[in-house]
Amino acid sequence: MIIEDRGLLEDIVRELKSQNLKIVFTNGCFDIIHRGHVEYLNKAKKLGDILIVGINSDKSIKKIKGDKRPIIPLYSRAYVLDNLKAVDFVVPFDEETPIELIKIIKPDVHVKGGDYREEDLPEAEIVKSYGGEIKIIPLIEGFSTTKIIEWVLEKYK
Ligand SMILES: Nc1ncnc2c1ncn2[C@@H]1O[C@H](COP(=O)(O)OP(=O)(O)OP(=O)(O)O)[C@@H](O)[C@H]1O
Ligand SMILES: O=P(O)(O)O[C@@H]1O[C@H]([C@H](O)CO)[C@@H](O)[C@H](O)[C@@H]1O
Repeated sequence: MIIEDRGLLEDIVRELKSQNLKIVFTNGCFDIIHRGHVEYLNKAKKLGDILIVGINSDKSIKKIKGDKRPIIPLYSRAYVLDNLKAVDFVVPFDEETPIELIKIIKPDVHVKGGDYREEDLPEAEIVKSYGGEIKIIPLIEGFSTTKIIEWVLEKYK
């Protein structure tokens, strides 16, 4: 399910917590979704009962990855994520970081891939402030959206 309304997100999170379900949260741009993303999300889901994925809006990606990105518009990126077996909820966000989403969700576990260290995460402080856990999942080497773009440019130049 793609949740665009923050009030609905609050209601769903309240219901999930009332059922004592362990919530795992991650976030990303997920532009040109690849095997590394899918393996990463499968591993993230195994850390709890529910996996909520924050996905950067097109506006947000332009702020953090530059004007040429994303390649794939938000709704298509969110649709693919939402149809992965590991993913329960997808939440678009316009901000530059997932901090505001984490304030609402207060996930039991916040997950990022091995291209980050905990100390790199501006959201680490808010996660730890309520006793949440941060997990870094090792990268599946060789897969990134940037690499895919480079492969295509090389083949079609
Ligand atoms: N190969 C991979 N293995 C495991 N996790 C990954 C991999 N690639 C990305 N991730 C994780 O997936 C999430 C989304 O990352 P993102 O969309 O930036 O992927 P990316 O392929 O690194 O993109 P880009 O090349 O544009 O940086 C992040 O938490 C990131 O750590
Ligand atoms: O797909 P990316 O580039 O891994 O996703 C970014 O992750 C950032 C990370 O959580 C450190 O804060 C986040 O701030 C940014 O908004 C993207 O989601």
